[in-house]
Amino acid sequence: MEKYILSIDQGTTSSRAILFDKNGNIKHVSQREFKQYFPQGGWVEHDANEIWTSVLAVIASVLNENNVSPSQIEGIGITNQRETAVVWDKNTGRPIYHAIVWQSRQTQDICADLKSKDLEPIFREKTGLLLDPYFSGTKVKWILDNVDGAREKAEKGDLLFGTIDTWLIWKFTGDVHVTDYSNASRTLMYNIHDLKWDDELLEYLEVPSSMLPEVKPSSEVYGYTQKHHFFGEEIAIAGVAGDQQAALFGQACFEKGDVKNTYGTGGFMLMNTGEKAVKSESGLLTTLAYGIDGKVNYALEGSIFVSGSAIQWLRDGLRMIKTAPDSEDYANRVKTTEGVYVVPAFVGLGTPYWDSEARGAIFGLTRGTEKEHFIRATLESLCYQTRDVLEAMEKDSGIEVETLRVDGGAVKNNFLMQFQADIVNTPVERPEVNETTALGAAYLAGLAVGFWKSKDEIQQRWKLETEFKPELEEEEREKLYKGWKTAVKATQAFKLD
Ligand SMILES: Nc1ncnc2c1ncn2[C@@H]1O[C@H](COP(=O)(O)OP(=O)(O)O)[C@@H](O)[C@H]1O
Ligand SMILES: O=P(O)(O)OC[C@H](O)CO
Repeated sequence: MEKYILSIDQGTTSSRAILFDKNGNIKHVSQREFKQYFPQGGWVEHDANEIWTSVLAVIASVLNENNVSPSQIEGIGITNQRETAVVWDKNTGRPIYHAIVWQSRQTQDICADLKSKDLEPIFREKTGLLLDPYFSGTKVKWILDNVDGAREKAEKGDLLFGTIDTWLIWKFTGDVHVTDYSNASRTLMYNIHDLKWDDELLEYLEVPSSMLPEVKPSSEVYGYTQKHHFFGEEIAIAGVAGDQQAALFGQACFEKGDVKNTYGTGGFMLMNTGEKAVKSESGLLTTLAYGIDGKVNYALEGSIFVSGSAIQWLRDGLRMIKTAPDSEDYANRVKTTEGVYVVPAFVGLGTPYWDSEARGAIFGLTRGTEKEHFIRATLESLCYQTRDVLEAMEKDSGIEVETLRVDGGAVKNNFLMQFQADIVNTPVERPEVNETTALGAAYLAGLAVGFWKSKDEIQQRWKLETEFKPELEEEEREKLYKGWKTAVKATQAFKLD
């Protein structure tokens, strides 16, 4: 019977279960969307129990619909939306509040307070991150400050914190409370140089250390699924990485200077910087890429909060398109946006602006503006944001990016990929396996259980599907980009009290 690695990709809008065979090919996929909660402007929350049941449901359907028996699974890899914080009672197993999602802005005041005490440089130095609501630490503090009795319980040692990987492992195993380096490095509480939870930062955030999971390498056996959750089988959970780091691994970006760019709900560019943590002067994050074979690799990261979700907004919010892929056809119906720019700063701006108060804006409308221009401008905004990040990346690393390996849901859009190549003047490479996030987690798990032998073997499997070559003249490219910069500046200038 054929053997597989099961990869669980728990993303911001959906959970996926994917079975990979020995050749690293996708054999079967099951996906389920779950509810997004927006309790107030700029807040985004999930129900952690619904996330858990969505994961169980996709596993059940990927096995049942394809007649795969659990005994054919050699190991499980988990990759997850990062930073999203869950706090649960370890005695009842119940979350005490919704999971606060990475995009959520509800800890803006906590960040402002910490900044006013001049603490940002210490957080930046130790964690490689910034004092932005994006990261988990202030979300945990918010839950402890705002849920009745939570702080008392936390101090008694009754509450546990986890990012989604930790929550899922705890649910699968019943008692294992762990995370991996890549996820820990997104919490604002983990010292990425000492590889330890940092007591000083925990004090500033008022988070008891008893809540924190044990931090482990990204590729090893963390525990086994309880039989009743897994159709009678105890299966090794053997690989964990935050989704962006998993995509870096799945794209076989193992060498210093290798870069990948993902277009999912958000957009994330990561450059592997090897065993060295590189500091950024341009608003990039320094983060842990993965830990394997007794070593850790670091990465520089540019984070864009709204990427593919801008297309979801066209679909669900504005009802301009029926499906996300329809956006390509509309964009191709016009030659340019005729000066229209959409800045999708719905939850503020990440790299390189880090402006948590900015909100979305549209510029350049005329009586002649049509839906097609609007849709095209929204797609183009994903590419302009990527150029902002790429410029910062090249500056801080001192490395010129020669090709951009891409992945994520939106890369199927050929218009988007061609415009991306044009606006960054760099070839864009789309691989055969687009599910590189899930593939990365599968590789990490497969290496731990001997399903695959080495990173070299993985490197050889990476295959190009399409290369998009830059075609735009320099003058036109720079004119378009200049318009974008002007639009961002105007967006940042607009702030309501
Ligand atoms: N053909 C397309 N063109 C543009 N955007 C797309 C297309 N297909 C999917 N998307 C966008 O990609 C995102 C889904 O990507 P995915 O990698 O599955 O996200 P996540 O892992 O964050 O849930 C959605 O926001 C969707 O709007
Ligand atoms: O759900 P995605 O794929 O957009 O990823 C979310 C990121 O991990 C947030 O940092």
